[in-house]
Amino acid sequence: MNRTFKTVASSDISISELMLPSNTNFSGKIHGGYILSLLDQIAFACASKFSGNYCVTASVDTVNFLKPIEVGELVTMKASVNFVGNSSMIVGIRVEAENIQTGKIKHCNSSYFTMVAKDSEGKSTLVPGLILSNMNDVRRYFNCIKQVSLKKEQNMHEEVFDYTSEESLESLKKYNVKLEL
Ligand SMILES: CC(=O)SCCNC(=O)CCNC(=O)[C@H](O)C(C)(C)COP(=O)(O)OP(=O)(O)OC[C@H]1O[C@@H](n2cnc3c(N)ncnc32)[C@H](O)[C@@H]1OP(=O)(O)O
Repeated sequence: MNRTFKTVASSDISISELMLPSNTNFSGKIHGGYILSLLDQIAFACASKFSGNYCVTASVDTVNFLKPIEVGELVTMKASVNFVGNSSMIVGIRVEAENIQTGKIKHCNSSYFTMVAKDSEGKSTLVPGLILSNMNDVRRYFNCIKQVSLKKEQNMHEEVFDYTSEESLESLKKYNVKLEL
């Protein structure tokens, strides 16, 4: 079967939204949960655009809240597919907030979502291959390879790790916990 390939740039998508007082938390900053909901929407749009299929969120791999977002700031989210497997894609999203009076822009969030493409019967389906057109695309792809293998290692570790062993329990002494078993 001939596999199609598409550029990273063909997956590019961006959304901008003015932050309203209705989305604030108790301290008057924009609620993290609201940002997460926008991130999920743009990850969905980016993955669907690239794959040409309906997509679901398989995992939210990293969400780094770097700076708080204020009411009245214009938030822009830029997403692109950084990595493809067979049916999965890792979408990287950069979030910036602009003070529209001063034009000052701050980087507020970087996130990575794993999305899976589905066919009309709801089965995971093959996505196009990725054309890496510049060294930035290559860097991001390598970072994702590392991220995927670390996740696999972590899952394997969870499967084989004996948390009940004397050695494991002893090792907890160096943490800020007290065992009262
Ligand atoms: C847009 C939205 O918000 S959708 C709502 C929220 N999301 C959902 O409801 C999704 C619910 N979950 C599911 O439908 C399923 O568990 C799926 C699609 C995520 C995975 O289904 P599975 O039957 O396990 O599929 P399968 O084993 O074939 O894996 C499919 C791909 O997903 C990847 N995958 C599965 N689970 C994960 C995970 N937790 N993290 C990262 N990748 C994953 C697999 O590695 C595989 O990748 P590949 O095809 O590129 O090799």
